Amino acid sequence: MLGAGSWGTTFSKILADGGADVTLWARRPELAREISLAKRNSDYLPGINLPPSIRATSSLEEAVGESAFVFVSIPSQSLRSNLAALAPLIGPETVVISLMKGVEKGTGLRMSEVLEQGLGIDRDRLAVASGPNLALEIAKEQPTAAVISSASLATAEAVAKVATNRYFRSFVNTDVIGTEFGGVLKNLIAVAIGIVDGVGYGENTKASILTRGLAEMTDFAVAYGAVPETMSGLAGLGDLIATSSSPLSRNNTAGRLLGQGYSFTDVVARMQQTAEGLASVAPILTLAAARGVDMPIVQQVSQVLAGTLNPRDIAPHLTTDSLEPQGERPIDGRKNRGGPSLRRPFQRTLDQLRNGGRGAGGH
Ligand SMILES: NC(=O)C1=CN([C@@H]2O[C@H](COP(=O)(O)OP(=O)(O)OC[C@H]3O[C@@H](n4cnc5c(N)ncnc54)[C@H](O)[C@@H]3O)[C@@H](O)[C@H]2O)C=CC1
Ligand SMILES: O=C(CO)COP(=O)(O)O
Repeated sequence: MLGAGSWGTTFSKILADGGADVTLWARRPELAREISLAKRNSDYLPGINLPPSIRATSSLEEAVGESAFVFVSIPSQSLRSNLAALAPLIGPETVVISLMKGVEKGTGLRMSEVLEQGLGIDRDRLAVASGPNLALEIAKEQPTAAVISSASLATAEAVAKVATNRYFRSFVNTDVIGTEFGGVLKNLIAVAIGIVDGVGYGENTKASILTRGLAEMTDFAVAYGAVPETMSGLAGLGDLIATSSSPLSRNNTAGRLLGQGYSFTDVVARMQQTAEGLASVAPILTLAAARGVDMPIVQQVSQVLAGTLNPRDIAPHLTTDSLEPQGERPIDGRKNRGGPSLRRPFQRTLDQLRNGGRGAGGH
C-alpha cells in the first residue's frame, strides 16, 4: 500500500482483516515506525488500533517487494511525481489499484490514466476502488460496501476478493470511467453542499442540489463514455450521499468553511488532510467545456472558490438557471424545455441505448 494517510491506512486495515499480508509505505520514517511498532497512525486515525500483522516502511522498494497487488492512496496531484521511482519496482504480473478520487490538474487525466502512462502497464492490470468510503467509519469497522472496477473483470474480481472482510464488501464492475469520475465529481457536489450548510440553508436546498448535482455528474460522466447506471450505484449516488452528509468529509468541511465566509486561502491553510475537490474543479470544468456539458453547480463552486460569488448567492443560482418552466425530464410530445444540465444526460442515455449500449464518447 502506497500512502499512509487516512485512506491508505484504513484500506491496509481492510486488507489485513481480510487475511492479506500488507506492507504500508509512509513517506515519513517516524510515521512508518509508529505504524510498525505501536500499530497506530495517531495523526490520521486517532484511537484506531491497527491489525498486528500490518508492517510499514519508508522504503518504496521494501513496500512493493514481490507484491501481487499494489494499492495507491496519495493525493492525486502528487501521483505523477512518484511514478518514476515506482515504475521499475512493478513486476510483470503486478496489479495496480488506484484508491484516489481526483483528476490531474493540467492534463485532466483520471488517476488510472496517469498510472497507465507513468507505469507503462496494460489496462487489464489496472483497477480502481470507489464508493461511500469515509475512512474513519470503516476504521471503526462499520459495515460498508465499495466497488472495484477494471477493464478486465478477472482483475476486478481478484482485487475484490482481497478487499473483502467481515465489515467491508467489494462489488465489481468494468466501467472504469464511470467509477473513477463518480469519485471525483461527488467531491465537487459535496463542496457545494458544504457551502450551503455553512451559509445555513436547510434540507430542501441540499436535497435540490444533491439531485441536480447527480444529473450534472451523470451528464459529464456519460459524455466521457461512462455507463449511466454507474452514477446511480455505489461510486455515484452512494458516495454522493456519504460525502455530502458527513462532517467527516474533508470536501464537505472545506465547503462549510467557504460558506461561513473563509477565503480559499484560509480554507487550504485550515485543512489538515486532502480535500481533492478543491483541485479538481478547474480541470473538470475544462473537460466539461470540451464536450459541451453544462455544469452550473460546479461552475458556481468555482466562482465561490475564486471569491467572485458570495456563498449566500449560490443556492438561488443552483436551483434555477432560467425563469422558464423546465421539464424535470423530457416531456412526451412536447419540445423539451428542460435546462441543459438535466436534458443532456437523458438525451445521451437515449443515444447510448440506440447505440447498442456503447458510450457516447471515448476518452
Ligand atoms: N479519507 C477518505 O475517507 C478517503 C479518501 N479517498 C482518496 O484517497 C486519496 C488519499 O486521501 P487520504 O488518505 O484521505 O489523504 P490524507 O491527506 O489523509 O493522506 C495523504 C497521504 O499522502 C501523503 N503524501 C502527501 N503528499 C505526498 C507526495 N507528494 N508523495 C507521496 N505521498 C504524499 C501524506 O503524507 C499522507 O500520508 C485521495 O485521493 C482521496 O480522495 C478515497 C476514499 C476515502
Ligand atoms: O471519498 C470519500 C468518501 O467516500 C472521502 O471524502 P472526503 O475526501 O471528502 O473526506
